[in-house]
Amino acid sequence: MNIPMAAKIRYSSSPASVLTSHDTLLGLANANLSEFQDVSSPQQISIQSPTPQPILGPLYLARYGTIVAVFLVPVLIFLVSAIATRFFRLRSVPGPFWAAYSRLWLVRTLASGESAAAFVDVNKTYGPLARIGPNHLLTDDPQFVMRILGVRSKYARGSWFDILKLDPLLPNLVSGRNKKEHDHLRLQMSAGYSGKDIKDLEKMMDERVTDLISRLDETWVSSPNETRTCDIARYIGFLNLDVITELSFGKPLGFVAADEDLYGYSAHFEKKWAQVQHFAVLQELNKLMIKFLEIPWLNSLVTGLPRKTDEQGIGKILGIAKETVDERFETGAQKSDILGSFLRHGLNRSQAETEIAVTLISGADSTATATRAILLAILSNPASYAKLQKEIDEAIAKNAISSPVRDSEAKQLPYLQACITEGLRNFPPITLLRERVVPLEGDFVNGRHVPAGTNIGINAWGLQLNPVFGPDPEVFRPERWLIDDQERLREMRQVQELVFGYGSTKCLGKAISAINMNKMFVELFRRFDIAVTNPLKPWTSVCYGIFFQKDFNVRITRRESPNQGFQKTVRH
Ligand code: HEM
Repeated sequence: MNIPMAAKIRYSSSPASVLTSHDTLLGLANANLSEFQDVSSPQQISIQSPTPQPILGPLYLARYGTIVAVFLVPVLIFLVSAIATRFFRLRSVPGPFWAAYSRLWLVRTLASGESAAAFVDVNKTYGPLARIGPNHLLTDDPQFVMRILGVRSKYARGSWFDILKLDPLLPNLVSGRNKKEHDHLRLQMSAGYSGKDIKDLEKMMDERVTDLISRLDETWVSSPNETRTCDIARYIGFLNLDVITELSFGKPLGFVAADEDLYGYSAHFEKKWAQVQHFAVLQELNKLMIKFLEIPWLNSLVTGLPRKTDEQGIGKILGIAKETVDERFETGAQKSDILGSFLRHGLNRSQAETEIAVTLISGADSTATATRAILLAILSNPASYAKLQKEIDEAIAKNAISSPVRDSEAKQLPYLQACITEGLRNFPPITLLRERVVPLEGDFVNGRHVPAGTNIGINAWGLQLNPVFGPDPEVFRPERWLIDDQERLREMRQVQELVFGYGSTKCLGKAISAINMNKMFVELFRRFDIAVTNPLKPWTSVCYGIFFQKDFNVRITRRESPNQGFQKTVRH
């Protein structure tokens, strides 16, 4: 029978009654279609009910009862007990109200793009140990963080780290949760990262920094009568991508030379990471995805993962990593770069492919963010800017630095070192929670019992606002590092170093990032004057645990003094 879409449905046994949706659905489900009949108006259909049976009401009720009993009651019991267990589990730890009941607070905070600042507020409001989820705590207590991350700690990386897998089925150094396997891998990779195994590390960095300075000099220098607005965030990003790809793949991918976000890599990374960060909280989704990937006939259901065959984005980089490793295996070429070191220390083919791609992800953005944040802090503090430029000029006048500057020479510039140390403290570039899990026996933190299995997140920004830094930790003030009190300096350094982690998972790329920043700042300030074009909004900086920064628009002019004249000579 053809039923017009706009037909009104009436229940004939009670023509006047208006049906609830439940009644309608159950009525339709139980009605015999032959009992439908056309009524006088074609727009109206009357549903002839079976002869009313008094028994039907109780039967329907019984059905409702069954549905409620079978489905809803267990679901309700599960929800109430899950919420109650979760709430009571960590009830002694204060935190935002809704965070005690659901992870949505955490998801919303991560999605805000301002999670680092939000976490600072949480520990400021609720104390050094605060609750940010039913089973998630957050700490900004340096002593506790060192205890968690210490070499002999029984705390382990939590399932938070699964989001750092590039290949969901293969753990890598930054994601690995098996301590023994991680320590072994770390041992195999340390020499490559430390730079010991890379013969021409500094020469390579000099070439990359010189490329960038040339690009700025040729394209972005303003004259007294005009302004060429340069988004320096973009170039700092390109420089770091070139440095890390040259270190890992043996040659730079050429972001600076192309003056373009090659393969849409950075844009793709930002878009993907904004989504992926949520899997660190909604871990069930991550586990489900991994299960799907493990079952061959289900893995095509998982879409959107980067693939080595992609022509764009992270997938393209994975493809280049694979080609690079294939070439080394096929030609037997022994190169003095990070990949060469990894292979000499026993990494197999698939490990090598993953790890060199991981180097790019862990090394490029972190150093780029640090460089941008330090640069902005210097540009915003005229007194610091003047002191730094004077220190560099005097070193040039004394012939104490080469062109480009050597790392060892830059380390002799105390104000530069103070600016870098203070800038990293003032704006730690990695604010991912990096949750560790409380061991089986549980723990006592500041007199509170914390049960086994609790996730403890690290508040990277909060740590660097510790009173050890004095009464003005929010302020960029390099002078705080230029004091004579050695004991105080030691205490401050210990906390500042947490920017790079601690213990058995401490950053392996710290030395590489230091060389890079030392060269970049000296080479920039010796030859250019730089000013932000919009002091009211100097940049856009979005935080998803790592930072995505752009529109750091500056006006660059050449300095007049002959000391700073641009030279391409590399003197070693
Ligand atoms: C200013 C720049 C950098 C900062 C602030 C930084 C920060 C960090 C932090 C906080 C961790 C600890 C992660 C954890 O808790 O498990 C880490 C680990 C790591 N970083 Fe960095 N990083 C920087 C630059 C680099 C560079 C340039 C590279 C590579 C060339 C690199 C490679 C690594 C690796 C491989 C690990 C893992 C170590 C392990 O799990 O044993 N980082 N980094």
